[in-house]
Amino acid sequence: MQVPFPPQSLIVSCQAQPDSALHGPDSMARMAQEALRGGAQGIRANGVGDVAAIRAVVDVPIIGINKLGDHDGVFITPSAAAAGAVIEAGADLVAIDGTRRARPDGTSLSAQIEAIHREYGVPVMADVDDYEAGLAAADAGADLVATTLSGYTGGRVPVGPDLELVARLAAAIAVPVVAEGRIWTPQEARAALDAGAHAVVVGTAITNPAAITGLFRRAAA
Ligand SMILES: CC(=O)N[C@H](C=O)[C@@H](O)[C@H](O)[C@H](O)COP(=O)(O)O
Repeated sequence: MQVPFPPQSLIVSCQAQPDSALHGPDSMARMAQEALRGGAQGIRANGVGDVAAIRAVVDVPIIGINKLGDHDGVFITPSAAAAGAVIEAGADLVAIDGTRRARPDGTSLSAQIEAIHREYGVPVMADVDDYEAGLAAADAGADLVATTLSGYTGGRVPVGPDLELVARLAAAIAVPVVAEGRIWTPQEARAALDAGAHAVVVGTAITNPAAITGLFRRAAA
């Protein structure tokens, strides 16, 4: 299925947790507009409310996710129905959990991808945690494979973005690889593209002022 991002794209993840003063569709729509002013070529956003509000003000592709449940198991768009909700809100493609963990409704990754393709006709990005999951996700029909969950499923936590995973997957699979997770600097984004990423997704370092402030505060302390 056609991937709506040209090579070397910068996608900005606009998400704010409930404890943030920026939580909510209005703030995230403004954040997305500012990311576009800076040159973002795509937006990643969570939930029906945020996706709909962002869709109303931007015309670049939106990667929708629908985080459900707690963060212990599969929580990023865990079902085809969860994907459908954000697609109907305006997402152009969806990202889903692409790890090899059991999904809450017992379906396989390939069945979820197949259902999204059949019912909604949009590309699917698989958020994976390791190399084997990336290979399996490509085999299962994912249109893009992203390194989003590397370091978040109990294994080794890389320092910075998982460039090794980006490079290994880019050399092994035919679909575009997206570098996502812990990209904090333009140099790291560049390194991810040089490692073979088709696109990079940057979240916290652009859209989370409290986390950015904390970095400066710790440096100053
Ligand atoms: C593990 C997980 O839940 N990742 C989430 C996925 O949507 C977001 O919380 C991240 O902010 C996003 O992946 C971008 O990464 P970073 O914020 O590190 O640039």
